[in-house]
Amino acid sequence: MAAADVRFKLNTGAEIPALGLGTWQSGPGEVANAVQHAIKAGYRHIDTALCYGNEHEVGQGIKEAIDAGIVKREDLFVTTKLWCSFHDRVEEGLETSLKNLGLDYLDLFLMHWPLAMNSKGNHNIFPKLPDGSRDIVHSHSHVTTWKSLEKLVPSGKVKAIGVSNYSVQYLEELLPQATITPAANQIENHPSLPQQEIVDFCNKKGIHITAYSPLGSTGSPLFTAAPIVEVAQKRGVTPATVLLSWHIARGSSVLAKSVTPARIEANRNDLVHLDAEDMATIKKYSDDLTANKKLQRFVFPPFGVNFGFPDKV
Ligand SMILES: NC(=O)C1=CN([C@@H]2O[C@H](COP(=O)(O)OP(=O)(O)OC[C@H]3O[C@@H](n4cnc5c(N)ncnc54)[C@H](OP(=O)(O)O)[C@@H]3O)[C@@H](O)[C@H]2O)C=CC1
Ligand SMILES: O=C[C@H](O)[C@@H](O)[C@@H](O)[C@H](O)C(=O)O
Repeated sequence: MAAADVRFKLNTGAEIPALGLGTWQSGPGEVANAVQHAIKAGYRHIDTALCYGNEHEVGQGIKEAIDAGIVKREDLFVTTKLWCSFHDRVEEGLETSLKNLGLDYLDLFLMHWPLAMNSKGNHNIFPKLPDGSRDIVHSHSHVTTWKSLEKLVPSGKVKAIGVSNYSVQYLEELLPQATITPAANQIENHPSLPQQEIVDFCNKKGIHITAYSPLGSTGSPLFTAAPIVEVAQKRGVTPATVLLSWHIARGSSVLAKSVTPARIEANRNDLVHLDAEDMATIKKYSDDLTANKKLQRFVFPPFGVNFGFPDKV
């Protein structure tokens, strides 16, 4: 099977395609085309979020692909995320996303970050306090939000629920109180931030890992990391191929964002199976960064909250 066609099983029994199209910072006027192009190129997994402000256009891209007869809705795996200012109105968050996307169900609905922002604050998405800091409701527990997410499942409007940006510490708080084990934990993950402890913990608990920012996010800074270049040269592939394929070898799905048609195609078509020697080269790079405290986390919004990430404490 081609690496691009690999699927992983979730704890619900459903399958998640190994490669998904990311859409964070995919702007208006470009993301519908990106989504449609990706589906035409064989992608079956699309990732978005309410706070990206582009669900409407993502939905348009999906609709165009379905109307053109390229896929049926049931062939696609669509993920979106509950934003922080919706933790005390979870059903409204879901209904808003479904309406934006023009869909009647999601394959996966994630809690975007395990903290609540003020739903009655001075902005619907990014409420702030007078001092400019984020308006966070520290008294609201992420476990309460999870309980509300669990209540959505019987409606059939969410085929699976999961979390994002969860550390081991947060999962240890959540799991004893959860009736439904999260199907997935979407985390920043790449050789410069391997997060082995959370990957191992989730594997043990049957929680699938989806990796975000696999290229190092905006501008793909990880393309120049020496061991990645070394493996790419040895294999005669691009650094993007190495960075994306690494996750599939680890049993994770991976999200690559692009609005550039040639890159969208390349990211899917060039995926390869990395062998043990390639994985060992990359592991040594990750281990050295860990030992020297040089791990790189590219996505760390100014919430001012301790998420229990070992590289941030
Ligand atoms: N749950 C969460 O909190 C988060 C989730 N995510 C999800 O993960 C997705 C991926 O992460 P993201 O942070 O966007 O970053 P990525 O690591 O996917 O990198 C995206 C950048 O790489 C460029 N790029 C993509 N493919 C290639 C290529 N083949 N050659 C050269 N450049 C390339 C893109 O440019 P261009 O588009 O111009 O082609 C863009 O600048 C997000 O879009 C989002 O869906 C991301 C962050 C946080
Ligand atoms: O999914 C991507 C990221 O988590 C993104 O949603 C956040 O970084 C957000 O822009 C924020 O500023 O809090």
